[in-house]
Amino acid sequence: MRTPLIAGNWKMNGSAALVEEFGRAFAETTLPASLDVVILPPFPYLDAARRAFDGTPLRLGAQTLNPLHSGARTGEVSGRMLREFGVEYALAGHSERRQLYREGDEAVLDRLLAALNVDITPILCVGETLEERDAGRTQEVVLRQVGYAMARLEPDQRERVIIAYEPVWAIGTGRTATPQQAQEVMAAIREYQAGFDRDLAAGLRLLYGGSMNAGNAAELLAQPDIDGGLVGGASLKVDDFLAICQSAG
Ligand SMILES: O=C(CO)COP(=O)(O)O
Repeated sequence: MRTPLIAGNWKMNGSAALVEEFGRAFAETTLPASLDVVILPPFPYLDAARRAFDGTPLRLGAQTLNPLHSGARTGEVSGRMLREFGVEYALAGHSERRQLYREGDEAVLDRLLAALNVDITPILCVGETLEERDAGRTQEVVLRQVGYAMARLEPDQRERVIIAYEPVWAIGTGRTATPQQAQEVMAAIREYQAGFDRDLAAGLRLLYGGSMNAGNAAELLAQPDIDGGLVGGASLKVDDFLAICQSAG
């Protein structure tokens, strides 16, 4: 009932050549019939990616966006601009933005709303640090991040949000959460949402992120509450990313 989604977050990596390589590879591959695949390249590659991915199953996503439509915000990019380049998904609250750019829950909510306002599907990223996990605070932290945003959206907006659980200690470390650890948190997120709206919770798409790769994807994606992946490092290698997509079928 929930369509699986694999999203490749290139972060500040990739090149024009990699965009072309992905376009060629996905034009020639048959993916599982019911699967959404999204690439989130750095902004300068969006236009080339739109052209290279035309006719392939690849959809476009943005790694962040500014809450405003336009204005004096040097260095920033708005949702309206992203929409013009065919962007259909955008991350909000990635832990690198929360930590390095000090985006707190309120800033994350602003970005969720900005995406929704221009018909971009937001992917709300949540996750605990190692310190928080060791202190037994994983669910408290994750559910606070989820709840802060979801509680402030209208019901029809909530239905359009995708949530990615990315334990901070698993990002770029090669240390993946075990399928059981990931499943436990995903189930808690779904149960929390079910406390407000059972139908919404049943349809809510939950992605796992954190050192997902071609070797561990199948087992993670087999968990009942994991509907897809938000892939960093392994989304920069076309063969690995294709293998992850194949295991989501
Ligand atoms: O942060 C991530 C995706 O948004 C995960 O990154 P890695 O897959 O490199 O751990």
